[in-house]
Amino acid sequence: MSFPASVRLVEAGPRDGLQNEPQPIPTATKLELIERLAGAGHRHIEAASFVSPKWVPQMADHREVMQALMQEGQARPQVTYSALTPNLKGLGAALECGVKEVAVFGAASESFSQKNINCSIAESLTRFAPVVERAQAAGVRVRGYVSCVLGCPYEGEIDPEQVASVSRALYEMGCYEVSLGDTIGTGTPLKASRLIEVVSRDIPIEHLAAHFHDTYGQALANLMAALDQGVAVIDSSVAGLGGCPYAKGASGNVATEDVVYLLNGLGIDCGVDLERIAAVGDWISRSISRPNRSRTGVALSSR
Ligand SMILES: CC(C)(COP(=O)([O-])OP(=O)([O-])OC[C@H]1O[C@@H](n2cnc3c(N)ncnc32)[C@H](O)[C@@H]1OP(=O)([O-])[O-])[C@@H](O)C(=O)NCCC(=O)NCCSC(=O)C[C@@](C)(O)CC(=O)[O-]
Repeated sequence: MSFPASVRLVEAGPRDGLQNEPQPIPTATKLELIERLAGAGHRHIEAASFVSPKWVPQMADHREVMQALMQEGQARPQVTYSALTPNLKGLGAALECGVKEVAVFGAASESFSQKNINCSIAESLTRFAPVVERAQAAGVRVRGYVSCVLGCPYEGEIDPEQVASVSRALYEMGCYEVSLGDTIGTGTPLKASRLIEVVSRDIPIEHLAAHFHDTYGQALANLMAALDQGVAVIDSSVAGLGGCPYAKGASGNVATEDVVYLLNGLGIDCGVDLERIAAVGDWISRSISRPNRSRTGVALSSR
């Protein structure tokens, strides 16, 4: 196997991780989490989501979070704080807060697209185009997500060619990076490897990211396959926080602590300190009274 020399981690805990938590989490707790993540070495933190509060109530304080960070951002200029923006309304609000990076999110499954953003795949791409255009005109970078790349909660198997087609559309639209989401964590390494092989025919590998949920305990194995294909950007959530509101039973992203432990073992630099990120995972799990789903985090904090 061959691996990249370094990996960029995108910490999705404050957004993907918290969006599905049933009890309201105070804005101050979210901000403290983000600050601690930056303190552990993260340089890219997905901090909020400018979606409808009726659809995802936990992200309703997106303005407060981003406004506070943009002030704070002056103190941490090296950190990118990004936010999801599904449409022009979301982008407008994000721009008012001074956000420097946003993300649009589509799916490789028609059913998931309908459940998640209330439109077809084709409609979503039509909706994203002016979002990307307006963001770029404002000097804001846009990331693209594709959900259900290794399986859909409503349709089951998804053809890699379909993932490639949506990914290509986002990339050609102007997304600087396309993050491949195994939303329900059903992928296995050979499938992950094949998927990346197909998608990277159209998109240079350095513009692809792996966003794997750990529902079936396969995320680290799938990441090994992705690393071996040359993927050098990994999305993860501290303490394995998360789950998708529109994918019942799906657990969180692969835990950041577990990824950092893996990368350290492979001699791959990622800039995040293992002991510090484990402490953040322990702290947020206690703060929101939920089990820590990082095996590495639990092992380190119980020593
Ligand atoms: C996309 C919409 C907004 C369409 O929702 P819609 O109902 O079709 O939109 P609409 O344009 O008809 O508007 C309906 C209402 O929503 C409001 N609205 C409309 N847009 C916004 C906005 N941006 N911010 C705030 N409010 C908004 C709008 O103002 C209106 O309010 P009303 O007049 O009824 O009071 C909706 O479906 C939505 O918010 N969905 C959220 C889905 C979501 O956040 N899912 C989780 C994130 S994706 C994910 O987790 C997967 C990922 C990325 O991690 C990768 C992976 O793991 O697979």
